[in-house]
Amino acid sequence: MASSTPYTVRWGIMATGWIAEVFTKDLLANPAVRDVHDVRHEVAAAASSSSKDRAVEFLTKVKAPDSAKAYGSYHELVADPDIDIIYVATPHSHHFQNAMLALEAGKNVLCEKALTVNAAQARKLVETARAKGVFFMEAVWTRYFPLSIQVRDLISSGAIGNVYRTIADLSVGRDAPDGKVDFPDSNRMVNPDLAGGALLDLGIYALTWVFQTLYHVQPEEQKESPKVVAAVNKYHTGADETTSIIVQFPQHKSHGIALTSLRVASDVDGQGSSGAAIRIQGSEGEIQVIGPAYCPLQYKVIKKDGKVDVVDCPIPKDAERDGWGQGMFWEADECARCLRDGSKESKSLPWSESVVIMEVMEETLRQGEVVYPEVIATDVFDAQSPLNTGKR
Ligand SMILES: NC(=O)C1=CN([C@@H]2O[C@H](COP(=O)(O)OP(=O)(O)OC[C@H]3O[C@@H](n4cnc5c(N)ncnc54)[C@H](OP(=O)(O)O)[C@@H]3O)[C@@H](O)[C@H]2O)C=CC1
Ligand SMILES: O=C1OC[C@@H](O)[C@H](O)[C@H]1O
Repeated sequence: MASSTPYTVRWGIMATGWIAEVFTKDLLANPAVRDVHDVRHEVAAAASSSSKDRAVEFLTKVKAPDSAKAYGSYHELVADPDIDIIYVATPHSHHFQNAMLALEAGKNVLCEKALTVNAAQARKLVETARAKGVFFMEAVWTRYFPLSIQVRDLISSGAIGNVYRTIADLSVGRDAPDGKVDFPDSNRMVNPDLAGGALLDLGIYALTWVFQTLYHVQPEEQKESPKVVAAVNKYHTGADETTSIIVQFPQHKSHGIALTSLRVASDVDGQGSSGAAIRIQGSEGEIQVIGPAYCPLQYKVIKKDGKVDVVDCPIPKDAERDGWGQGMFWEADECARCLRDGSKESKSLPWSESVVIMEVMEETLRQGEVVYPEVIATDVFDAQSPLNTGKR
């Protein structure tokens, strides 16, 4: 008989930036508001590589319980025995070293996207998680949206026939009059030292739609590694600013077109006038996904005979906690259920799929001649790397 006591997960938050704050607030939102009753989350600690004070400030800002501990280093966080899982919320440049630090300490890990800077690093993380017998997952939050699950189920049930093509775009129009883009060169969006560029930050979502509609739904024995053709425009910093990828699955006769840019926008006026940025095209119809690729709120199923079903999937907000709730809680719930059930990886985004996606991104960057510095591209773990100690 199922227990009525929700399974509780104690989280340790690594880093105190923008997404760490959003995610932690989602952890603290009441699960009942999203009709979740089997799992719940506690914020046990947060760590800042800058200072303990910053971690204290962070915990205050997110209204964490008084019991939550503040650490001035990532090393202290991963050594805390009262933490079940570490959420890595540093820039992508740091993910490999930071996630390894936690895995090596025997911790379960949820690591922000893009998982790593290259495929070798992703494979090393997976090998380490396997060897340590811990849970590990890439935090592509969109995968765990009820909307994504419904779309995958529709495809698997044949609702639009054979899916032959998916076109997915996530671009932000930050073109500036001086010929640059509207991010300082030091910003993680364009700074190669922080693995900047459109692809690893935004293109990963376009690829997520390509993969969850063309690859994830393939039966296991038919999983096919894709061919990749890419066009990349480089920014003056060396990071990619506009990247277009054709991902081909020859045996399945399907193509994925993944687009990303810092120059033009998927949604030109921010009002949805540009139409669906994601189109999943099958022999019997198509599914259009509306809203930014990372946070879609509606989809349409359009059949060949003209019948259209529109499905809204709003994100529940916790009115008692300042209206918090961005949709990141669903990935946290997935982690909790995996930990409860003893699963080391999520079925929604298995290790092997994260690795194949990293292989596609690595190949794209290779074709575009984008090269990141060795300190962030190495697949050799170093607990004392500046990426782990915060010595910048
Ligand atoms: N899922 C989603 O929707 C989103 C995901 N992301 C992902 O989250 C990650 C972090 O992005 P975001 O929160 O926007 O980034 P921020 O710059 O806002 O925060 C990053 C944090 O990482 C820590 N850090 C450690 N070393 C450095 C360094 N050398 N430079 C800068 N920060 C450092 C800092 O925390 P401290 O000093 O406390 O250690 C910093 O606050 C990225 O990988 C990004 O792709 C980002 C936005 C949305
Ligand atoms: O993951 C993300 O989603 C939202 C974007 O604005 C952000 O740049 C990116 O990191």
